[in-house]
Amino acid sequence: MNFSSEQPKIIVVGSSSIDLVLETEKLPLPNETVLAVNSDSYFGGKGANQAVGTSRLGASVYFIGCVGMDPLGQQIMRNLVSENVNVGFVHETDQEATGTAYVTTCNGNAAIVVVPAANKYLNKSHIDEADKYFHSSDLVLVQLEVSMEVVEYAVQKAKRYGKKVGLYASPAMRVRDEVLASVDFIVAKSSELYIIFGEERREEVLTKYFNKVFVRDDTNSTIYFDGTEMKYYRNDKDKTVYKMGMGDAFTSGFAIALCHGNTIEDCVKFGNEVSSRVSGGKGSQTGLPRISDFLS
Ligand SMILES: OC[C@H]1O[C@H](O)[C@H](O)[C@@H]1O
Repeated sequence: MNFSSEQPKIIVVGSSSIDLVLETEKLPLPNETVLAVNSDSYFGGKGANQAVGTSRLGASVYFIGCVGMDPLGQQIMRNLVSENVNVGFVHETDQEATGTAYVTTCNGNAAIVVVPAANKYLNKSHIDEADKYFHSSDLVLVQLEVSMEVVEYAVQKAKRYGKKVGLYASPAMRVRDEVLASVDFIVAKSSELYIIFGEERREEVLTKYFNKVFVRDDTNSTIYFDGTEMKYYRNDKDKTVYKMGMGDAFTSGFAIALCHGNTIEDCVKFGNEVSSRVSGGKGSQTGLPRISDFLS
């Protein structure tokens, strides 16, 4: 993994939320009541997680998102500022409260329910306001917790300016083929390929989108097709099991490595390295590493 002397310029378009994380000894089944052994709140939302992830890894980051006019929205703003993320394009709406997510975790597994709320109010004009920053950015990151219309509009704008685009296709939903074709890399979960691509067979998806679709599973491993063979990457020493926020962390690491001109293989390795540090039960952003952790 090489770090060039240029600071990557990244725009993240997406959600922000406050995550209420409940730790339990078993995940509740339908109609079942269980007791939490711990509960706490953390900063989250896939967009904000990736903004913080890439900022900690040394990028200059603009986050385009929407929060409510409430104390949670203010907390999110302050957190982003403290993480050196530019919040000039974080909008406030009086239509809805700030987004929240309700997370039940047990032995590394997590069940997440997201309440988009204010995140739904991000619109195309918000993307247009940041036009000149799209023009000067290196890479744009999107996920699927804001409206698909906004995601598609941001992708179109970035591609019009010849920028790289990364899509973390979560929460899983069908993405139009034109969008899949125009982004540069897509991070997806193995179990969700059918929903996103309309194709169930992992090999079909990976072969069609070689060097472009990176399939993640719950053991922090990544699979992709390099045009010749299937590549499976997992650090042998890494005993990581699923932790909340891993996908955002992988996407952040991959994006940073790509901006620094690394090979796809090195982008995958760096993404895995970054995602293995996420703390999960302590929130999606807590364990995200800093660039200083990698420069010795
Ligand atoms: O990807 C992890 C995130 O998903 C949900 O959006 C939660 O906010 C959590 O932080």
